Amino acid sequence: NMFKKQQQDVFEERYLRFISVLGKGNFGSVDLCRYDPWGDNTGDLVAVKELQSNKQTTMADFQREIQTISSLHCDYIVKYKGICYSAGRLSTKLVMEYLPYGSLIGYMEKHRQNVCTRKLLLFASQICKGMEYLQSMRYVHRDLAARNVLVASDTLVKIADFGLTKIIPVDKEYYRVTQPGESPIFWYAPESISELKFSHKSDVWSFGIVLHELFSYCDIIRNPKRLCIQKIGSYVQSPSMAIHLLNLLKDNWRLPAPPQCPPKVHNIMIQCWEFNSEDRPSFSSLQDLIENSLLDEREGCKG
Ligand SMILES: CCCn1cc(-c2nc(Nc3ccc(C(=O)NC)cc3)nc3[nH]ccc23)cn1
Repeated sequence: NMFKKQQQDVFEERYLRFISVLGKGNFGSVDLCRYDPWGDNTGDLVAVKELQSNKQTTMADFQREIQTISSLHCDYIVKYKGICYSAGRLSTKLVMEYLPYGSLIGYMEKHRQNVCTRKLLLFASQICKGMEYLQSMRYVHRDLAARNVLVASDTLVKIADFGLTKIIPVDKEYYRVTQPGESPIFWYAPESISELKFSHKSDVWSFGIVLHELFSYCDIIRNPKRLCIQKIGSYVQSPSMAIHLLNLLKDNWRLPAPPQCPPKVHNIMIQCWEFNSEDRPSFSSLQDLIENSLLDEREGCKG
């Protein structure tokens, strides 16, 4: 019943023991904690997200994020464990499963040597499956990027941040935001830059950028933001940066293929980056394109 479900979800703050900071963002911070009611260190390690005082996201946004993540049940999306009402219920904390291998970016830096093309495609197909599931729930992520993908094991990655996720209204194909906020424009589809329109097809554009990040091994010198700024010119300041980027995309400039990237994989990125949203593949057809590229990769993986 409803009460029982809620009961499992509530973590008591007094048993939540802070260990370290796992990540920070414009939302607040994610901490590693041990939930240890017995006080003997036998409790579980959990990842706890809390709103920071400098918060750019409001409490309402955070509540919506909690609502979102608690409604998602997918192997390729980080699991919701519950909530913790903080002192005097001033702020709620979101408790999630702890993914020991950390961010995809950190993982690539550390394990680049034994991550072969097949493994990159395995990670890509898992992110694609997570996005396919999200779409089936009528959610638009709006912030799909390697920085928001975490590594659960050497063979499993999960989508890990739903701070900007919105539900598409039933009578519409897209979600229009009011204020741009901290926009990661280098991951944005053209219609998101120019009209703040977000849809499953704008998530597909971002997926193409994530594919580029994967096949660049999340290398900071090949980071989408850096490559775009190199092209535009670092003297350009932020508001007109968006206009410059939009014009580049209109002139059919796209991120260059990463070094040693298989042509078939670069071709998938190019399809994700079709200017007109309806010309982009769906996540289900992306799944087939990725599987098809996997078949071409005979070379065995060490890992
Ligand atoms: C995505 C942006 C917000 N964010 C979420 C998390 C997060 N991290 C981790 N594990 C993690 C992280 C870092 C490291 C590390 O070694 N770092 C040097 C090791 C393990 N598990 C998580 N479960 C749910 C969220 C979450 C971190 N930042």
